Amino acid sequence: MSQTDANIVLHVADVHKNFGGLHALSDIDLQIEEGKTHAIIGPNGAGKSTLLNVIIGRLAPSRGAVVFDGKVLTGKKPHEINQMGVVRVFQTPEIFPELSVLQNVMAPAFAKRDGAFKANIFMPLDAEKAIRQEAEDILNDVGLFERRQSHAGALSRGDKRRMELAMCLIQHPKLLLLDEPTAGMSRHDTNTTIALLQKIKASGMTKVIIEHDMHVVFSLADRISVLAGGRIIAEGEPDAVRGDPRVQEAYLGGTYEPGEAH
Ligand SMILES: Nc1ncnc2c1ncn2[C@@H]1O[C@H](COP(=O)(O)OP(=O)(O)OP(=O)(O)O)[C@@H](O)[C@H]1O
Repeated sequence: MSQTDANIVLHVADVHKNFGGLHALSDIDLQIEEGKTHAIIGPNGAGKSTLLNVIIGRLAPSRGAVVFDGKVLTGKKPHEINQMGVVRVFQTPEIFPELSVLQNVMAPAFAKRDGAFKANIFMPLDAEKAIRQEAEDILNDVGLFERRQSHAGALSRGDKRRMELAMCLIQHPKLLLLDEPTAGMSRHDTNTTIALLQKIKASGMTKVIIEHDMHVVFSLADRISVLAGGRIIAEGEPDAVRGDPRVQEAYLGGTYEPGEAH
């Protein structure tokens, strides 16, 4: 079947981003297909975070546009983009440390329902059986059900990241953006997270993942775009990208094998 506009969820169209004289992104054209996991890799300073920030509306592109689900995102505010179904898992978890794990996971569902966080949203939590049930189900999926009454601030780094993923999943994203979801994790926690993301992948959710760990990338990605110097230098299926000499060149002048974990 040929790829048509109908199954392109996100189109980053001719995007440029300059910081003063620095061209952080140039000529970026990226199409993300529905239901796929698309990885964006590249060496430090390649422009990966800048690209993610342009997609979620934290940065305005200097030129070009981002189109999601047929609608132009450029010019919209981050919370408007979030409400449209674009949900980002941050590199540093943004959580409420004093609240329980369960309350943290329920909070985004209230925010989505009510349009914004409210000062008193935690008062009627017990009454909100449906949201509570869903939060518990998701906590079960991410392996945190037993810790649901713990203070979020007391969780290990790996558990905080899992909780934050749960906070994203309860929003039913149409597009989930993951910024180094296994950064700082032990190999064991990394493998648990890979298994969890593979389970989400099986559900058909579209995902964009920025990741340095090639073990994670090659375990999850259907397609890979390689950024270097603010440009996409290669794009394709994992095996093709792995063997592309331009990609090997981009990583430390060819001495780094993109295919190894690091
Ligand atoms: N707000 C900013 N102001 C000025 N320059 C910036 C800003 N944000 C990023 N840059 C520069 O833009 C370039 C791309 O940075 P970016 O953080 O997007 O790269 P990255 O691929 O995410 O890197 P890393 O893997 O190290 O996180 C870098 O040269 C960086 O110094």
